[in-house]
Amino acid sequence: MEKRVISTQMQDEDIKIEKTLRPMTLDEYIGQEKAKANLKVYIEAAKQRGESLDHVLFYGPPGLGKTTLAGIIANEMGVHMKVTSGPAIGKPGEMAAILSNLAEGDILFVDEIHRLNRQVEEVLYPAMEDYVIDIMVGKGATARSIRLDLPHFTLVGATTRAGLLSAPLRDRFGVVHHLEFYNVEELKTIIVHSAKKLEVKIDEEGAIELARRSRGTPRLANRLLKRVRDFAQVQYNGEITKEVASFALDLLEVDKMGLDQNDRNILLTIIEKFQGGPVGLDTLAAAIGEDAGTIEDVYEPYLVKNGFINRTPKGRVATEFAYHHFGIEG
Ligand SMILES: Nc1ncnc2c1ncn2[C@@H]1O[C@H](COP(=O)(O)OP(=O)(O)OP(=O)(O)O)[C@@H](O)[C@H]1O
Ligand SMILES: [Mg+2]
Repeated sequence: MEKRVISTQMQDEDIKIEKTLRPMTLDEYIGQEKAKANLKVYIEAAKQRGESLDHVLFYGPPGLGKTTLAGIIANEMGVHMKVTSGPAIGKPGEMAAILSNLAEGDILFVDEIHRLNRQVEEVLYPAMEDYVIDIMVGKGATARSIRLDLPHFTLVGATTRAGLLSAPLRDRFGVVHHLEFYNVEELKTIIVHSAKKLEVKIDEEGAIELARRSRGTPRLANRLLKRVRDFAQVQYNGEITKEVASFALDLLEVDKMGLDQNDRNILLTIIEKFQGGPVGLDTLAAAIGEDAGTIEDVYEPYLVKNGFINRTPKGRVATEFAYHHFGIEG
C-alpha cells in the first residue's frame, strides 16, 4: 500500500489524529450544507416523535466525512452506535446477531456497505423495512424459519462506491446523501479549528495555503496540518505561516493543487499514452492497472470537478489546464 502523505485513504497515523479532531455535533461539522440542513430537520422530527431516524446512506470519495457524520447523528440523537463494515460480516448469522443485540433507537453504522455479500444483504431487507429477521432453527426435516422482532434501529451506511450497491439495498434507505469536496474556505475553517485543538499557531495565509493543497478533503487537510506543524516547530518559531506551509508542502511533494500520485498517474497516462484522449474508461483502467469503477468513483471526481479531465461520449479527455499543470505542451 502506498504511504504517500497526500493519499486521501486512511493511514495508520490518521486513527489518532481523527479521534481528537473529529467533530461531535452538526454545528461543529463544516460544509456539506445541504446534507447538514436536511439531517437537522430529520433528527429534530424523529426526536419530537420519539421515533428512530430513517435509514441513511452516505456516499462519496474517501476522507470527506461519512464516518464523522454517522457519529454525529448518534450523538445528536442521544443513542448508541454500533460500528461494523461490509467485509467484516461474512455470514448471515453474524448480521442477525448484530441486529438482535441492538437497543431501541440505536444506530448500526456499516462502513463499506457495498462489500456486504448477497446473503448478508438479504438479512437486512426485512430488518430495514419491517424491523424483523427470519432465522432458521432445527436441521433437516424439522428445520423451520421463525420471525424475530427487532428494535427500531437506524442503519447508517457509507460507501465510496455507490455504483456497486444493489438496487434493493439502495432503495431501502430513506435518506441518501452524496458528500461533496470542500472548497478552500471550508477547508481553511476546518484547519483553523484543528490547529486550535492541536494547540498550534497558524495565520490566515498559512491556513489558506494548506487548504488549497488538501485536494478538497478534510482528512488530508488535518494530516498536512500535522506534518507542517512539525516543520514549524523544528525549523521556524512554531507558527505556521504561508512561508512555512509552502516550504514544508514542497518538501513533502504535495502538489499545488493537492493532486496525489494516483491523480498524476491517471492524467499523465491520458496525456502521454493516449495523446490526451479521448480514451475509454476501461482502456484507461487497463493501462494503469486499476479497477475502472474505482477510477470513476474514487479518483476521477476531483479531477473532473477541478477541470483536469472532461468526460465525453468517446471517453476521457485531458484538458488544456491539465497539460498546463504539468508544463506539457498540448
Ligand atoms: N465537515 C467536517 N468538518 C470538520 N472536520 C471534518 C469534516 N469532515 C471530515 N472531517 C475530518 O476529516 C476526518 C476524516 O473524515 P471521515 O473519517 O469521516 O471520512 P470518511 O468519509 O468516513 O472517509 P472513508 O471513506 O475513508 O471512510 C475526520 O476525522 C475529521 O477530523
Ligand atoms: Mg469512514
